Amino acid sequence: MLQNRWINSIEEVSVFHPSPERLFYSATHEEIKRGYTTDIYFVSAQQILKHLNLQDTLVVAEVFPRREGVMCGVQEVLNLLQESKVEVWSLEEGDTFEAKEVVMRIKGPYSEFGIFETPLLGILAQSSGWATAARECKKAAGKKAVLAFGARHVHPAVAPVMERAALVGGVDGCACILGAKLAGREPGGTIPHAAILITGDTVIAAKAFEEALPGQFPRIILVDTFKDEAEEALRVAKVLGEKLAGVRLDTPEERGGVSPALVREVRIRLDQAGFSWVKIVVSGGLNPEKIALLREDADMFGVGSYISGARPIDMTMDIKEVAGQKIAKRGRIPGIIPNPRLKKLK
Ligand SMILES: O=P(O)(O)OC[C@H]1O[C@H](OP(=O)(O)OP(=O)(O)O)[C@H](O)[C@@H]1O
Repeated sequence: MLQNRWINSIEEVSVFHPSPERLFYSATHEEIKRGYTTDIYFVSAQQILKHLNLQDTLVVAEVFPRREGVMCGVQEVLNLLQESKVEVWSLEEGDTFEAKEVVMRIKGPYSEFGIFETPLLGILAQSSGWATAARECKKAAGKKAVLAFGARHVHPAVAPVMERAALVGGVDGCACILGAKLAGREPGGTIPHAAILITGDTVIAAKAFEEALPGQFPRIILVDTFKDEAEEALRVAKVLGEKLAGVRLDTPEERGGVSPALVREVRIRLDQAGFSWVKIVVSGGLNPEKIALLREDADMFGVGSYISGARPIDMTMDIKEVAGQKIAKRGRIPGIIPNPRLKKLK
C-alpha cells in the first residue's frame, strides 16, 4: 500500500505506537518528516478541510519573530519541506531581523505544509535564539575568538543543531564533534579537568598531550586545576616551550571565577618570562558583559550556558491569503507584507 508522505488524519495518529523501548525520547528524522512532532490540531485541521474538499486550497502564510535576532534554521526548514509542493521565500542563515519583520513566506496548497507549522516554527525559534546569543558573544569579543562549549547543557539530540546555530551566529568554532562536522568545520577544544585530575599534575598531562595528540591539535592547557593559574601557566610554558599555543583559565565561581585582574596577571607573567606567544583562553559562566570585561587581555572565550540557555525567539505563522484573497485573523494585516530582503529559496 502506498504510504502517505505524512500523517493527515486522527485515525493515523491513533494507530501510531512508538516503541517505549527506544533508546532516546528525541524524535527520529523520519518521525519529524512524517509529522509526528506536530501539534495534533494541525492534523484535525487537515481532516476538517478534507471533509469540505478544501484541503488543497492555495494559501500564503508568513512567519514573523517576536523580537529581533539572527535568522537560523532555514536549511532545516527547506529539508522539512523537501517533498512539499510549495514555494518558499526567506531570509538566509545568519541574516539579522527586526521584531515583527516577515522572515519567511510560504505559498502552496495548505495540505502541502499546514501540518509542519509546529516543527517549522520550532526549528526557527530555537536555532535563531542560539544564533542570536552566539552573535552577542562574538560582538562583545570584538576581534577575539569565541568557541561554543554548551553541548553539555542540552539534550544530545539537539546539541549539533545548537552548535551549528552558534557557528551561523558567528562564533569561530565549537567543541561538539557532530555540530562542527555538519557545519563543514573541525571541532575545537582544549583539555578537561578530568585528564589533569587523573594524571595528578598539570605538567604531566601537558607533556602527554604534546606526545600523544596529532600536531594540528593546538596545545592549549588548562591551568586552574591544582595550583595558582599564573604559576601553572609558567610551569607548562617552560616544559612545552614554543609548542604551547595557549593556556585556559576556567577558575570556578567558588573561587571567584576568572577576573580581569587574573587574566592581566597571567598575561604579564607569561610575557615577562618570554612566553608572549602563549594565548589566554578563558571560560566558565561567560556572557557578553563578562567577555567585554575580559577582552583586553584574553585571546579566546569558551561560552556554554549563555548560548545553550538562550531563550527561543518565538516565531508566529499567519495565513495572509486564501485562494487569492487577502485575509488575516483579527489584529493582523490581511495580505502579504512585502519584504525585499526575502530570497526565493524553493
Ligand atoms: O560555564 P559555561 O559557559 O556553561 O561553559 C561550560 C563550562 O563547562 C566546563 O566546565 P567544567 O568544570 O565541567 O570543566 P571541564 O572542562 O573540566 O569539563 C567548561 O570548562 C566551562 O566552564
